[in-house]
Amino acid sequence: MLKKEIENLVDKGEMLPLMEQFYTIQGEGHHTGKAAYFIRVGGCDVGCHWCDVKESWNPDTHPPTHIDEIVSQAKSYSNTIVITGGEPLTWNMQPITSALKKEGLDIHIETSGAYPLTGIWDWICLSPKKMKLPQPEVYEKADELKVIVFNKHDFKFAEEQAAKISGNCQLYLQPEWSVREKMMPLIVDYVMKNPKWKISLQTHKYLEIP
Ligand SMILES: C[S@@+](CC[C@H](N)C(=O)[O-])C[C@H]1O[C@@H](n2cnc3c(N)ncnc32)[C@H](O)[C@@H]1O
Ligand SMILES: Nc1nc2[nH]cc(C(=O)O)c2c(=O)[nH]1
Ligand code: SF4
Ligand SMILES: [Mg+2]
Repeated sequence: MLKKEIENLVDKGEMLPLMEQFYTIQGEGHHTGKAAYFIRVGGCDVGCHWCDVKESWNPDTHPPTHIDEIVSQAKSYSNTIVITGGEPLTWNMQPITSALKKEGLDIHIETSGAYPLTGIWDWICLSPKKMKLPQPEVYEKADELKVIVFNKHDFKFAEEQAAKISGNCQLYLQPEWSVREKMMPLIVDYVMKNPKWKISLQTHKYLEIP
């Protein structure tokens, strides 16, 4: 296929720069413990210094892959699909989510919300970042707000973000992995004093699974 044709299909969301896809257990947030098929789409310019998948950032290092190919793999593994990245909302998510919906699958997204919300979602996990705050419609539609706690200032940021979401959104504080031992006691204390929050741990890292 010509480079121009591929670029055109990527623009429309018919092809996506695919970093990896894998069947595992959702390790974080509300659906922790649930078997799910992960689709990791490359491309992110948010720039979190502690990001645990920096290899995802440059979309040019991930092959443009037709969504039909991604969906046919996904449906053979699980009824629950998690689209993550990179930042999936960098791309038009309408085509891939409608194709997954046609197969009757439950579709979840892991997003910073930094770009406009495209696609059809059964579950939206919003993990806001200070450098590029979420778009208003992502705050409205989020089912879960998962704030990463790297230092003590992040509790204030978490409350500011919680003030922007809709009523029945679940609230999670998740320690940044490299400082988990230092931050966990503060998070435990915070959640006991502010029980609208729950703790989310990256359980897949403790389990040493993908
Ligand atoms: C790699 S991101 C990809 C999806 C999207 N770009 C986002 O940030 O939500 C997936 C999840 O991992 C979280 N995350 C990334 N690096 C982390 C780290 N070092 N410690 C804890 N959580 C991390 C993100 O905040 C997000 O909730
Ligand atoms: N097991 C597992 N659960 C996860 N939940 C969110 C992840 C992500 O990187 O988006 C992730 C991941 O990479 N692995
Ligand atoms: S927004 Fe997500 S993928 Fe992008 S740098 Fe931050 S954690 Fe990594
Ligand atoms: Mg991860």
